[in-house]
Amino acid sequence: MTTSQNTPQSHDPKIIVALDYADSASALKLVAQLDPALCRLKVGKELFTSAGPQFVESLARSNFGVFLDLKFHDIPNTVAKACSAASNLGVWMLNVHASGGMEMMQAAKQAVDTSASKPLLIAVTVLTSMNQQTLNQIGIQTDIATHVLNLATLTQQAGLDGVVCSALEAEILRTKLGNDFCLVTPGIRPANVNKDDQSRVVTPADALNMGSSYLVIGRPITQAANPLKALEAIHAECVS
Ligand SMILES: O=C(O)c1cc(=O)[nH]c(=O)n1[C@@H]1O[C@H](COP(=O)(O)O)[C@@H](O)[C@H]1O
Repeated sequence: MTTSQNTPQSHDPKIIVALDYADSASALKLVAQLDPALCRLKVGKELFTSAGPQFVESLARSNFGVFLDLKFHDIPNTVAKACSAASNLGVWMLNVHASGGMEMMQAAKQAVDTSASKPLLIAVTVLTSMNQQTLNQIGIQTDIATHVLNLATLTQQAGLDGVVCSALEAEILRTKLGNDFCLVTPGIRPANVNKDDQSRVVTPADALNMGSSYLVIGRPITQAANPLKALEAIHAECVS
């Protein structure tokens, strides 16, 4: 096993498998079935809260790059400190909420850039579980695509590496924000697979064609009868 995941793996797999599990044992059982040549791993709020930072650190020392998805959103000083602590775990990528604003994102970026490992820092725009109605309910009347573009533009101006968005917005963001801006897209569903609680879904191949840099995929792989086969099938769809 290699020891550092602070820079992207040289082969740069596009699939990030969401380890949405209640404990480390369940997560590791899945990880043992996956191929690091085909994917990275994402640790989110559930697994981080139950398994803790030591688990993330050990995962980050394996052959898989780790995206620590804690979506920080707080006052700038608090987010900056959280980002420093997360960077020190040796993860490949971490995230904040773009709606925390310019000052918060700049503070986060400075914290990450002054860490030893300098992971990629991205910001969540509008969650893929949300639609126009859920946006309206929280007082935002702007149409979803415009709101995503506004938040992504702010994120780029703050100096971050990219955003989390739906692949449905990837095309416009790629056009407006250029090829170097990282677009990480959850809400990915192969054709004929259950949408679960996702609203804005796109197939893996379409997402890449629309400009996604990385695809976050959970249940279509983790709940499959054979997770490795599901991963290999999605990977094959992506490279064909
Ligand atoms: O930041 C994320 O990763 C994220 C942002 C978003 O807008 N939507 C979204 O689904 N996610 C995460 O992506 C994963 C999607 O999992 P599945 O719906 O099972 O594929 C989950 O871990 C979510 O927390």
